[in-house]
Amino acid sequence: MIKIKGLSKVYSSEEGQVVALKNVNFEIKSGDIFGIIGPSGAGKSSFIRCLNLLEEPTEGQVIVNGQDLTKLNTKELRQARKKIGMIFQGFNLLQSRTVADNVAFPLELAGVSKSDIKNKVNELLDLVGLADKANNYPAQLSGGQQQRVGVARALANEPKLLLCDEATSSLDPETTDSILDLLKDINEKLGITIVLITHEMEVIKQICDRVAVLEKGYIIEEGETIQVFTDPKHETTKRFVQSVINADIPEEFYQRSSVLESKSGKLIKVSFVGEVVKEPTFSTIIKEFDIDANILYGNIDKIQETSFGILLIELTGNNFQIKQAVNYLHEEGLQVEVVRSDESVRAIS
Ligand SMILES: Nc1ncnc2c1ncn2[C@@H]1O[C@H](COP(=O)(O)OP(=O)(O)OP(=O)(O)O)[C@@H](O)[C@H]1O
Repeated sequence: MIKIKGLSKVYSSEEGQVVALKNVNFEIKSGDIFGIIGPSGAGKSSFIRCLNLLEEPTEGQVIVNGQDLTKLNTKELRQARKKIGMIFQGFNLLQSRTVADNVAFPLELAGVSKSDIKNKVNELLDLVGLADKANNYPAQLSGGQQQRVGVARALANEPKLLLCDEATSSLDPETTDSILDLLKDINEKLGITIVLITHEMEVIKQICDRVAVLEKGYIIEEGETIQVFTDPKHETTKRFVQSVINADIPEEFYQRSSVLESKSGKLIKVSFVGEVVKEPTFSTIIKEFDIDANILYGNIDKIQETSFGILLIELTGNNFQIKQAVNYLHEEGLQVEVVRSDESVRAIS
């Protein structure tokens, strides 16, 4: 649905040139919720504003539904933008207009008849749960309610794509959750593709199907959210992931193992994604291979519907049988790593 090809953005200011985006390339599939995360100054705002040409790319193409937006004239671009909604961190509502009139605004600009506007506004306010606030003014609403008005207004022209510019950054965690639920709902019910930028990994964790990590204008990592969370490659990505999940085993748990010193037995790190750990897995290896399994540490988390986790397990008994048990765990789809004593020393030191 969206193809970004060789996108660069360079700002010219009095102090010289600032390169905000450098040769960014990727695709966003129709119906996805796609998140772009990055530290401050990474180029996130520049990127999302280039997607609807609020900011003109210095180089490259932005192809939305087969149409290269950079090649359109003013009139064509205005038409194309109708199918791209946007919501903002500061909500950007018209303070002198009521909630209903804010939502009606893009429809008035599009020349829709008064009766059609009324019906559409009612339908949208219902969708965002604000039917009872139609005649209130933005200043009379909470931040979360104002963002709901922003969402309703963004959906007025029935866009295929919704851009979210740090849409939850000024909201408290509970309100953030409710706005994220609303976005997920809209994505599922209306099939709208959502592209969001954020500096909070929790937002990505809660609703994004895919994520791209932006740093200093470059995409340094991109993939399915579950894959990036469970196997982050880049240091910056690892830091973001660690801010919301405990992907590593705390050092003190290695110290609890007695097998590393005695060499009778093995210490294993088991990681998994999805429902591969069925309850009998570990009782099976104990029974089948006549060994003991002692769980020293376990952490299981969820990204949307997919669970993933990590366990530190001490296996004791006959060494040949332990090897067989490790093979069995591999065959069951678990990732098993045998911890060597020097690794554990490294982890501890
Ligand atoms: N209009 C502008 N003129 C000059 N430089 C700009 C302009 N807009 C952004 N920049 C610069 O471009 C770089 C990327 O900025 P951008 O706002 O896109 O990053 P960001 O990831 O959204 O940051 P933040 O999370 O702090 O909003 C920064 O170095 C910024 O100072």
